[in-house]
Amino acid sequence: MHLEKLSLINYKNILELELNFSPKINCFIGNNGMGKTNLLDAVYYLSFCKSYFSSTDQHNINHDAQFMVLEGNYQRKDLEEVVYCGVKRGQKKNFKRNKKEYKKLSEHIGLLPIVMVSPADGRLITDGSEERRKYMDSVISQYDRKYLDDLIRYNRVIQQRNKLLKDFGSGTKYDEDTLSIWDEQLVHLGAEIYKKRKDFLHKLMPVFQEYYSVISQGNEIVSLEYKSQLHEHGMRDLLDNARWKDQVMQYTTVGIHKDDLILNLGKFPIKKMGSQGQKKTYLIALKLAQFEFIKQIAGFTPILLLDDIFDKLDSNRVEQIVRLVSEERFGQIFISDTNRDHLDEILSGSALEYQLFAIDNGAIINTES
Ligand SMILES: Nc1ncnc2c1ncn2[C@@H]1O[C@H](COP(=O)(O)OP(=O)(O)OP(=O)(O)O)[C@@H](O)[C@H]1O
Repeated sequence: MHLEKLSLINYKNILELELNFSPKINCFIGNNGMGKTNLLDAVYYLSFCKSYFSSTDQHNINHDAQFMVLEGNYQRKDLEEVVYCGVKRGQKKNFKRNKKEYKKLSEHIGLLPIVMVSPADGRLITDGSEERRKYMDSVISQYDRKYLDDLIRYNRVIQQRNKLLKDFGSGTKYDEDTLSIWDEQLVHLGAEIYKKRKDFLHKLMPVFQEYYSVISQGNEIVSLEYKSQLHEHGMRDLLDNARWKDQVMQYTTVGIHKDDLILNLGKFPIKKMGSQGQKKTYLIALKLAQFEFIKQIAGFTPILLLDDIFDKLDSNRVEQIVRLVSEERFGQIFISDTNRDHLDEILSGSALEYQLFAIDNGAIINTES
């Protein structure tokens, strides 16, 4: 699968732009703040119906404009797909596939699989467990539509159950029957989500370790462990045992919304023990493993977005990554860097077709192929 053409109007600092891409390597080069990441983000947007960085469209529309438009022409399984998104300030987005508007945006997720590697991924290591749950959810949702539907329903039930618990706390009569109705749904949805997260991580782990070992040249051992209350007890037991606690706390204290991932370097959390380069390597290996995983399930290659990935890495690691991404197994790649040398290394290391775009203040000032 690849993106042939991208048209943007008023997307962040990009006022108007139409670009034709190589099915292989596309490089964006330019100084800081010129719009390289915004371009990659626009490509991400067309796959996920939202920016990688901000889910509030008001932040994505150019500050001086009243609307934005993104359109992508793709080749997917030998068919052309045209994906369009238009957003007016203060209004709901209009998202279409081949001129037909989606009823639910979740129907689009997974059509155009994509993997983004960005400096912002650091929050997976530094931030709270919600980031890591979002990570699992966004990957699994790309290949399992039912997972996303179940997750949306689960979160809705949790909200309703929490409201009920809050109402009990503020004097509403305790109502066992309504609580049991919500619990019944959580038992079913929670078990489904747990099973799929567990399966995903089980399969991802060896590929991730292999990538880390290739990039670091076998010097360090990393692991990725799924942490869930459901390892020990089923969802029903968890809810039954926590009934009293939930009433006191006035929210649901157990379930898959408490899951986490333990990210280790050797025996210790990478958050505490990893250097900046090791953390970066960890995240790149994780994303490349995710790429392999989605590719296998989809049966075709996702798009790979590499935003400024070489910063903080030593030359050996850069060399390994350059070698990896130059291999045929990766399909269409979009890569951004301020440093032309990195891109030249990638381009000279492979015979793959490429397009290079020099970007300045949201506009393309030069192209090369
Ligand atoms: N809604 C918006 N309207 C106008 N400009 C915006 C908007 N959102 C972000 N920008 C601008 O986009 C620019 C950032 O672009 P981007 O992050 O793509 O830069 P970059 O080329 O990747 O830089 P770096 O090399 O530093 O990562 C900033 O100047 C920011 O002010």
